Amino acid sequence: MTQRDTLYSTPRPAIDRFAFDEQVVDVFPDMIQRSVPGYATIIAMTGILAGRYAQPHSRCYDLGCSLGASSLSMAQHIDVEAVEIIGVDNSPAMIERCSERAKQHSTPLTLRCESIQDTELSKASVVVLNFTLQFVPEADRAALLQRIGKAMQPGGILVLSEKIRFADPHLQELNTQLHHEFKRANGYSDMEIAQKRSALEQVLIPETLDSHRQRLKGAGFASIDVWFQCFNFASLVAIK
Ligand SMILES: Nc1ncnc2c1ncn2[C@@H]1O[C@H](C[S@+](CC[C@H]([NH3+])C(=O)[O-])CC(=O)[O-])[C@@H](O)[C@H]1O
Ligand SMILES: O=C(O)C(=O)Cc1ccccc1
Repeated sequence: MTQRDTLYSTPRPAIDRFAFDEQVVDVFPDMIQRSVPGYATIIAMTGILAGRYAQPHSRCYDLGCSLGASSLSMAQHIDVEAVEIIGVDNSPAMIERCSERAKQHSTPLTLRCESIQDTELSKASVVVLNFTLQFVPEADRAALLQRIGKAMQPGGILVLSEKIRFADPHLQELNTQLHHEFKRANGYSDMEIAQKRSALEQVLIPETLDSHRQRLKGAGFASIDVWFQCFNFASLVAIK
């Protein structure tokens, strides 16, 4: 059963840094659906892309898998032989709940409770980073992307979905406001939006689409496209 997200609905004297703990796990599907424009589309299309690009006898990685939404979507669409789907997350609460969900769906997933910065990567035909790179320290992002690029087989793809920022201050302000209006339309109050925003301030660090493109090029990806964008949320595909 998924519960409604009311975590930030009452005033708090002080706002702790946002963490993926037990409390968040209980409301996560509702929270992400009501907070990220296009989330359901991105998850569904991740499955479709994986179905097209997964190679026989290869691995598909879901880095920062949370409750396994992208892994389950990939599993639904992949029909080549001997593909291992590997979900990685460093939140024990997320991995535990993800494992229960995989069992409910009778979907074989390999789950690892560890940092995506250390996890072993090899023989990859599909790598998914859906709203996870934004939580990795900025200084460590290039090294992770390099490792992903090296682990990827020719013709493999990376799906990278992120909250983004805009170099143009006017567009930054406009898209931030539009995102807040999206959250209001989904039932969050101004106080909930403000308290969550301050919890995320030092934790979720968005970058511009140009920074993402440059880093992907540097990591050896030949073709790069923004296939989805709504306000300050975007998803890219990068093909090796
Ligand atoms: N260094 C790290 N190593 C491993 N996991 C990490 C790390 N940093 C953060 N995480 C994990 O990355 C996930 C990010 S949520 C992904 C949603 C999912 N992809 C979805 O499409 O449903 C996105 C969001 O909440 O905005 C959390 O589960 C963290 O524990
Ligand atoms: O809620 C927000 O404002 C976001 O930027 C997205 C989000 C969704 C779920 C957990 C953390 C951040």
